[in-house]
Order: sequence, then structure tokens, then C-alpha cells
Amino acid sequence: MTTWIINGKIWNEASGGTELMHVRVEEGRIAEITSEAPASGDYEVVDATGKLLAPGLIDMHVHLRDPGFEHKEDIATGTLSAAKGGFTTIACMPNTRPVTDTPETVSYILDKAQREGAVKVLPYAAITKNELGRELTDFEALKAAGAIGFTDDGVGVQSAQMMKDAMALAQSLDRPIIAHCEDDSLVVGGFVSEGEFARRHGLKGIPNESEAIHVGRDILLAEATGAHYHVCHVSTEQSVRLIRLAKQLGIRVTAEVCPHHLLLSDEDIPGMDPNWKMNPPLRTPRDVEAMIGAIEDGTIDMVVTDHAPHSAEEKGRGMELAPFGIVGFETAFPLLYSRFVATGRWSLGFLLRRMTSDPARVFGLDSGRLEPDAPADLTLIDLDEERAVDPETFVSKGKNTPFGGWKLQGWPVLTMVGGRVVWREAQ
Ligand SMILES: NC(=O)N[C@@H](CC(=O)O)C(=O)O
Ligand SMILES: [Zn+2]
Ligand SMILES: [Zn+2]
Repeated sequence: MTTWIINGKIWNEASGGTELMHVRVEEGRIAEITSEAPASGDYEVVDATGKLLAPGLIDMHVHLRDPGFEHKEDIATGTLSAAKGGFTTIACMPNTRPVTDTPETVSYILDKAQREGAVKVLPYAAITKNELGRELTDFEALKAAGAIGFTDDGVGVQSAQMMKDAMALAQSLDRPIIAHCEDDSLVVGGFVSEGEFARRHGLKGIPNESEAIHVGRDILLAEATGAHYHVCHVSTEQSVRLIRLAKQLGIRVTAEVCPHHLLLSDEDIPGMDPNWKMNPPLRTPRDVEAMIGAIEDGTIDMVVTDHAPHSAEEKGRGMELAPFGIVGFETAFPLLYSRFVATGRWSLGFLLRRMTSDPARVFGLDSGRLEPDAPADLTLIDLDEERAVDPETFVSKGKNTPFGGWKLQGWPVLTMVGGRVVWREAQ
């Protein structure tokens, strides 16, 4: 079957602008990109007039909550939420119930995603059994089942020896270690960062070193083992300094940052509102500046959402007791487009790279590019329409966001995966 996507605006790096193009899709892949309008014939048409036509966005850090926490999200709702946000490939974290620490659970996720998923799902498996930090999982069997990397996201691996063993094993299997960096001995009891908000409310804060101390430790272990070490949701200036140095030294380290750590500091927290509680916490304005500098100079390779849905009941327990985490799929692109591209700080091409080709390069994925023979994983985005964020319209089960009411532009309107339309905004 042939589909023509007509009149799309495609980013052209050479000219630093967009140009009007038509894309022919055959057998789930891009067959042709041309400025010549197609002759009439027997094909399906997707009209992209007035819209940006971009490679499908890639999100290498998400929580689908399935199996085990389906009241927060499941594979069907999570992937549909991703599709609505313009994402076509997502990598899901193993802090499920049971924890994704056996080949059976990896297979469960892949099978269910195949049957019910709107977008491509790449599962990570746990580093340690039940993410308890005591015993390594069977990396080889997990890789054979389809795990693309290993992580205990949600908690830090506390033992350096355990992390070193994990890296050595991951290296021998040519798979990355993805690390949630947090030293438990430095965070006891804190739920916001050490800073203005904590001082004002008399709260014990989470110090920046609790993250950076793991980053520093793990960079040394990556150097010693040769493993590909990827740092989760970087949030502190200290971590950025260490990653920058490690890259200069040629150590195999890569990193990600979330939109909220690029846009919000602890000083923006309006009060004791659990929608502003996430891990890592919002840091100081100085850290936010460091995140922006690091994504701009390539110290941080990519943007991820860390989409972390929780139920209204769970988030309703108050700041102290509510779980950490905010949803991310349905606001990520409009947030970054509105705050960094529409304001003239970044080019559109730069933002797209950090959400498509850069994650694809780091994780060796066959997507994230708009060129002949690439998979037809595409997203159409309305760059002009301005609309306020309304959590009640999210297709995710999670409505937990600090961005409700924000007026944004750059809303995805259609998402295609492997040549199939998986999301279309009602006109
Ligand atoms: N980011 C969060 O605040 N929460 C994540 C865990 C994690 O990403 O560490 C979750 O699973 O809810
Ligand atoms: Zn984490
Ligand atoms: Zn996470």
C-alpha cells in the first residue's frame, strides 16, 4: 500500500529553515521525499498542509507501569499518550510489579506492546533482582528476551562493587547500563531539593551531592570496565561537570535530561503541591542554567520525559507522602518548543535532534531520521496553534503535572508508526 504525506514542512539543516515536501511511504518505510507533488493515482493521502513533518520523537526513559500498577497506567494507555505527544519509540523502565527482572516479564511487555501498543516499546531490565541491590539479574537471558539495557531506575545501586560487576557484564554483552544516580545515605527523609523552597518551609532538603556522587563513582567504573554508561535524568551542576570531564577523557558516558529540569527550579514550586514532587527534585536556578548549558554543548545527549504517572488518590496524599513523579509525554514537545525555539534560543533542528537522531545514535536505533529507507515513524506538529495545558484531556491515566494551565504552542496532531497512523488529533 502506498501513502503520500503531502505538503509537510520538513526541517532542512543546510538552509536552517523548513521546506515544503511530499513523502511517499511504502511497506512501512519512507520510499521518497520530493518537492514535486504526486500525480493522481491509487494511494492514501495524509494532508500535512501547514504542519511540521518531523521524524517520530524518541523517549528513552518512561514508566508504563505494566505489569502490576495498571491503576497508574498500562501499555495501551501509556503508548497512546506517547503517540499523542508525537513519540514513536519509547524505552520503558523495569520498576513494575513484578520488577522486570526475568525473561518472562520482558516477553510479557513485548507481547502486550505488540498487541495493544500504539508505538514501538523497548524494554529495559533490572540490574538487580527486584531492584533490591543485592543480586544481579541474568543479563544474558534478559538480553536474549529483548531487554535493550539494564537499570534499577527508581533507586540507585548503592554498592560500588555491584555496579562494577553489572558494568563488566553489560560490557561483555554489548548493552548499556542506565543509572538512576542517588546515594541513599545522603537523602534520608528529603522530598524536595536543598534550596530556597526547603528553607522557607523548614524542610530537610535533598542535597545535590546525592546524585553527583554516584555519577562520579560510576564514571570511574565505566572507565575501568569499558561499559557504556548512561546517566538518567541529570539535574545538578555537579553531575554536569563530571560528565563533561568524562567525555573529554573519552570515557563512554552519555546522559539525558527531562523538560522539567530544563524549565523549573525549586523556587517555582507554588506550595506543598505533590504535582511538583519528582525524583530527582527540582533544583536551584543555577542548576537549571547548568542543564540548559549542558544540553546545548552536548554534555547531555538527549531529552527524555521520565513519564511517571500516578493515580489521583496517590498524588492526593500530600507532598510528604505522595510518590515521586510527573507525567511527561503530552507536554514535552510543546514545552520545549515554546520556551526554547519560539523564543529564538534554539533552532527547531536542534530541538528535533535532541529528541530524535541523538537518542537513536546513542542507543543504536534504526529510527529518528527522515530519509529514504528509514522506517515511516513520523509526527506532524502544529507549530502555531497556542493552547493551554489541560491535564483532564490527557489520554494518560496520570494527570500529575505541574504544567496545568501553561499556554503553549507546538502541539503534535498526527503520529505514524511504521506507516500506520496511530494518533490523529480530532479536527
Ligand atoms: N522520576 C520519578 O519521580 N519517579 C519514577 C522513578 C524514577 O524515575 O526514578 C517513578 O517510577 O515514579
Ligand atoms: Zn530515576
Ligand atoms: Zn524514571
